[in-house]
Amino acid sequence: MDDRIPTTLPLVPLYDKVLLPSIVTKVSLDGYQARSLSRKLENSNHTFILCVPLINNPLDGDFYHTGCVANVLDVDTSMPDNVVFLVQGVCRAQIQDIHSQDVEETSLMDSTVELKQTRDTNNKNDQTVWIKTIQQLGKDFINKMQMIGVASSVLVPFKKRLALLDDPSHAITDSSSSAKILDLAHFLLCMTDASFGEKLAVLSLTDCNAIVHEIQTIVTRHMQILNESKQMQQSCEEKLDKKRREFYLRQQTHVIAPSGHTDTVSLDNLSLLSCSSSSLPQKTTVPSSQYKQQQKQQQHQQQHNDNGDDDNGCLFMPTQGDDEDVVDLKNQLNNAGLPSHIQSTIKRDLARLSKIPGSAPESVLVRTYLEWIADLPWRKSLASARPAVEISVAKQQLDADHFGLDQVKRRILEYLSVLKIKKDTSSPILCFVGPPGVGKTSLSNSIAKALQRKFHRIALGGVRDEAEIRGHRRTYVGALPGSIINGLRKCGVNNPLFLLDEIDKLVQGTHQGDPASALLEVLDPAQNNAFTDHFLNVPFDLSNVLFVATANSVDTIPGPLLDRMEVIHLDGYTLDEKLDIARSYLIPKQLNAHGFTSPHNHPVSSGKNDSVVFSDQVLSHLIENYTMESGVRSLNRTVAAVCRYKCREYADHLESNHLKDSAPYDPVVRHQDISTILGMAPFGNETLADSIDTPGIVTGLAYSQSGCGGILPIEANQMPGRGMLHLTGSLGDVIKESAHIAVSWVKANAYVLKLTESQRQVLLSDMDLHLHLPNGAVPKDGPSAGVAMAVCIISLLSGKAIPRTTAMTGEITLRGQVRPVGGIKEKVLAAHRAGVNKVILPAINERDVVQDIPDKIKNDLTIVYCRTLWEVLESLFDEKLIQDSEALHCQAQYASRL
Ligand SMILES: Nc1ncnc2c1ncn2[C@@H]1O[C@H](COP(=O)(O)OP(=O)(O)OP(=O)(O)O)[C@@H](O)[C@H]1O
Repeated sequence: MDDRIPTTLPLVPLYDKVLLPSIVTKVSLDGYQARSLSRKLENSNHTFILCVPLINNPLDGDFYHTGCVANVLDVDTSMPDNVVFLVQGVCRAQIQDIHSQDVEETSLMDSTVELKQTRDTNNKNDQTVWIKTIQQLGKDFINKMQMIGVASSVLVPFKKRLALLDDPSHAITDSSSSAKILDLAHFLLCMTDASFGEKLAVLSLTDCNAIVHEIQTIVTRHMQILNESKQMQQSCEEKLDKKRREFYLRQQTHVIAPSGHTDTVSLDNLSLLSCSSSSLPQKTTVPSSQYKQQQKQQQHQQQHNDNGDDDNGCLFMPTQGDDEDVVDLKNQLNNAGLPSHIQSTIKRDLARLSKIPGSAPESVLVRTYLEWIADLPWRKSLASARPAVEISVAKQQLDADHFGLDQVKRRILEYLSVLKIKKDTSSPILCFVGPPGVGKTSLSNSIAKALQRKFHRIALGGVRDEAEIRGHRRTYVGALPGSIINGLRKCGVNNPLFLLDEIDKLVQGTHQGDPASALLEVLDPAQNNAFTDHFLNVPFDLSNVLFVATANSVDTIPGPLLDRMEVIHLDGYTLDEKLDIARSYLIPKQLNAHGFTSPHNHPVSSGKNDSVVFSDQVLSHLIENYTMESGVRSLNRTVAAVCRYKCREYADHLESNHLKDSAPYDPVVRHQDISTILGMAPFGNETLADSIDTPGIVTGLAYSQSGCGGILPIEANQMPGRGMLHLTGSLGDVIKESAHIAVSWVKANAYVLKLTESQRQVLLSDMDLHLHLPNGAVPKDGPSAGVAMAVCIISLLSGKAIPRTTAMTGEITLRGQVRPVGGIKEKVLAAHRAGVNKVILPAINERDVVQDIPDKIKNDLTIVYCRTLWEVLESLFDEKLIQDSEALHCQAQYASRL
């Protein structure tokens, strides 16, 4: 017995465990108690305490009558709220009295103790029996452990201690021999899953013989349980494949030796193997020599936990009833890096899954849900994604992929600069607006490349159901997540670039919810860090995703969405721009795609002919006669068609190479061959210049919803009737209203326009008027045909033809004002393509022409800007229809009447 141990010791309650002599364990105390204990130890000249198990309500302080005197080996103050004392049991002690010297209620009590000597025997035979008993017990235990697959390295510390009993140099001969045998017996007891009560029973014994006998009984009983558990496990394992077993054992050994090192063994943890995986160890008892190392690992583990990681990296432990798929699923979920706030939801679903029979339909639903959760990149980012945008790299990428578009590129770089300075993606979303084929998608792709992010396109055209964006609730049959979560799963990282393509084509106002409102949450930086898909029903952080949208027109983009985006307009290309794009980008790409080399690499003169050569004349012919578009998509397809034809020619040439008289391959595409290659030109044969000018036919200008400009012929005719107006050509409400305004204005000014002989005469009183806009199958709407319709009616009624090469656009008011319209660049370019030589535009649109139309086009056209319909008519008719004074007089008259 250690005579340094005083009879009054600080009393430390053990809430859920029993300390036995020679065992090392950690005792965790809260701030007040820890301070109290430290004070007591500082004031005394020893490091002994009394560890007493609490047997009832801790608040009542109902202590067991026997405790274990322990020596404090180390103190860990690294955790803010708890201080951990590393203690080693020394001997049993009986509590005589409990008292407190401190006035503070929360401080630890003191206890007067009587140390209890274990009753030894000097009988060598008894000692030999104990040694044999413990040795046999220990060997059986080790065998069992190995049988259930515990790595033998884990058992090394115990084996070493056991071996000491055999070692003659350590032969147990002295008086402390019984104590040493007891130490080993205690150690063995702690390795099993002995219960609190069983350990308490051992603590209360003082007779060596009784202690060894009690421990033998407990350990034997536990090994029997282990045996039965093993048999059960074996029968289960027959159903499990190799992978499943490996995982199970791996997780077990993982819990036993978190570090994987053989020396650091968690003795209480070993008890997990006794069968019940649910009885997870709470506290750790270790041999003192390994304490420091384990402490470091625990700190490391603590850091992981603080970062949201789970205990031992394994949140979802497989259980014996789990089938192969569920084990795989749990494995995936463990590796998915789930944020802490959704772990409880997932645990609940896993628990549900374990209760539902595998054949039940609901089981499939829960599994599908958990598979989605496991597949999502909760924490995974593309490592190579640039943390800070490099503007120079982005510029190089944009220049390498696109010709021209200087304004657009400048605005993109400005946007990226904001990202760089702000260092987050919460700035407004970019939205590229322009006609088809002008490079909106490919610009977005270039941005993704420059930022080294994964690129994913979400097509929003025709999306009418909110669920397509936000998923269906799990209660629906066949429910799945929406396109945002789907895209993230496909990308596998949480920081891709999402292209929301054709955001203007969202269908609104259906009974299936509003997809635009679902997108609002996605695009709003203030909300999208907790985007909740209906299917997942747990928030997902989208704040790392960079969103870019595209649209053909801003008119149909819902207002609140438009508000959250920074719109960048891309206009249609001119002929020269198309030529440049074709030469520098489209042709090299198509040559490469068809296996040809670029003529620049092998000039024709070099004798290497495996290429295709397009002259500028041929390219212009292709652009003007085979494509009629604002962008270059059809041109790209046309170039591809020519390359295919040449490819066939080249292949034929290679096959017939051995024939002397075979014609050599000609890489040059000749103008006269184009019709053979592509067939007759669909456009360009009939230009407006060839059309016959007829009264009642006028050339208007249109801007389609897809962002394309075009020519819009307008025809008018009159027939006997009762002054009715007939409108045909798939016209929308707005364009119909424009027609009515045009008719009203003409009727109101019929006398001044010399269409009636007196002011009182009613125009068209016995005639019907019919306005038709050809291409009847194509829906048309908008106010911009107002000017053209008014002019068309005047042309019909006055019998004066307007040249077809004169095109016009503009909205009119009832009093003949000409209002500005959109899509001027596309309209003017389309007019130029169609052979128009004079364009009449609203005066306010002059700034669009100045800004957007290239000088070359402006020089080819006569552009007239008008404020009123009178100015339009003046610019159209050589002979003045009205006298200025007359018109003013007439207007004043009407004004006074009003
Ligand atoms: N300025 C340009 N320089 C080089 N290539 C271009 C340019 N503009 C367009 N292209 C090419 O034209 C093709 C069509 O472009 P893209 O698909 O990006 O058009 P878009 O504007 O997204 O059309 P849509 O509205 O129909 O989606 C692509 O191959 C693209 O590389």
